[in-house]
Amino acid sequence: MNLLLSSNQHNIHQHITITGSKSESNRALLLQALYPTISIENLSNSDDSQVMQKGLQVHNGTVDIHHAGTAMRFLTAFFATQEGRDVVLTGSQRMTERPIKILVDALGQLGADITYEKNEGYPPLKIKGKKITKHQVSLAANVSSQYISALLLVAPTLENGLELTLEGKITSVPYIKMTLALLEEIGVSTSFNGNVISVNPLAKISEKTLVVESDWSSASYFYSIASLVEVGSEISIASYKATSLQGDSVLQEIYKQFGVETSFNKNVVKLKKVKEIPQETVINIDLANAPDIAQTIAVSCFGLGLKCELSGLHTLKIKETDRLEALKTELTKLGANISVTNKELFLEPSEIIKEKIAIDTYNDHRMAMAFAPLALRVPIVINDAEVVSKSYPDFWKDMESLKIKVQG
Ligand SMILES: O=C(O)C1=C[C@@H](OP(=O)(O)O)[C@@H](O)[C@H](O)C1
Ligand SMILES: C=C(OP(=O)(O)O)C(=O)O
Repeated sequence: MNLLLSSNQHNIHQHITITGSKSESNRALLLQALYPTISIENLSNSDDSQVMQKGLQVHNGTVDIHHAGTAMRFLTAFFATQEGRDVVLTGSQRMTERPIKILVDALGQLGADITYEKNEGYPPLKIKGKKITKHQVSLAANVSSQYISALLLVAPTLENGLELTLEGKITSVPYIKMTLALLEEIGVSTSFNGNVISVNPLAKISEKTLVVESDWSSASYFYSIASLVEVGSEISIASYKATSLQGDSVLQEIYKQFGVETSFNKNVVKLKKVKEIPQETVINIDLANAPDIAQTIAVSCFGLGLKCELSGLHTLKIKETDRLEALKTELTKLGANISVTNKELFLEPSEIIKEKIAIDTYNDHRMAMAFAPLALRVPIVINDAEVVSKSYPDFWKDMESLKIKVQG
């Protein structure tokens, strides 16, 4: 499905309710499988949470998690520590190219039985669940925090808990803290000092409701829209918490540089465009702690004609697609002067945006959603627009409610 987006709106006043965070949801689902007295509210309706839910129910056979990185990594640790279960865990073609050796080796150090079905270091994995009694493990922390979160989530069910020693510069740190915060919320005792994380065992918990906050990464597209419309425009989004577990809530700070101010009224966040940004503004941000909003920010800068220097992007090459190359290719099609390294992106200020360019999305929901706000500047085509369902199935419906014309 290719969509043509266009808009003659410059002043927007609209309210949107965004689905639950897929990161929080997939952690909550795994914890619920381990501690069935947990109930979950505001669960994400994303594909990634659906495949997680289905996967957790399998005892023997093949589990296909499609494009869901968190499901792949979290379920690897889950099945490896579930005695009696025997599964092959696989995913989309892209998932078989996303590395998992660091996690498999760490679980191997603990005594798990995991083998590679095809290429060493990559899914699919054959996993025979075992009782794990060892409790100390070291692993590299500079490639993906999901390996660490995966181990932490199963840690309280291990007889002796877990002590993780993290090697190298820790990346995507807020996601590790989110995992620890959710463990604490259900009563697990944890500590994170320097490069060592400890989790104590916990046999069972009493009834507990986990209320998932709506997704801040999804909110980024509305920040981008708010930055591109007239001063005075307002978009309100629900349902958020003033103290978020999600690192992408840093959007509140970041978008001040784009003239967008954030305020809270209970669980509703109001994004208001309060001022125009001078053309000489340079946006310079290290996104090592918030990699999922890199595409949004790069496109906002392009739409506003601002110079942009983004760093800390070393994880982008192993996500749904090589996001650095994808951004370079697609922004260049629109007329941008952009260069990338393995961990940085540099965009020169540009005065024009080419019209009716068809943006390829590379099976990456964030490519589709990050480019959509440009419809406020020029008509734009988003190819394979259904990809958004990985995290935000209602995205196009919500774009229409902002009076952006969406034509199939
Ligand atoms: O733990 C999580 O829920 C996530 C961690 C991040 O991945 P990396 O740690 O691989 O950067 C992020 O990009 C992903 O969308 C979700
Ligand atoms: C990187 C992402 O997801 P995952 O790694 O869980 O596939 C994402 O949603 O941007």
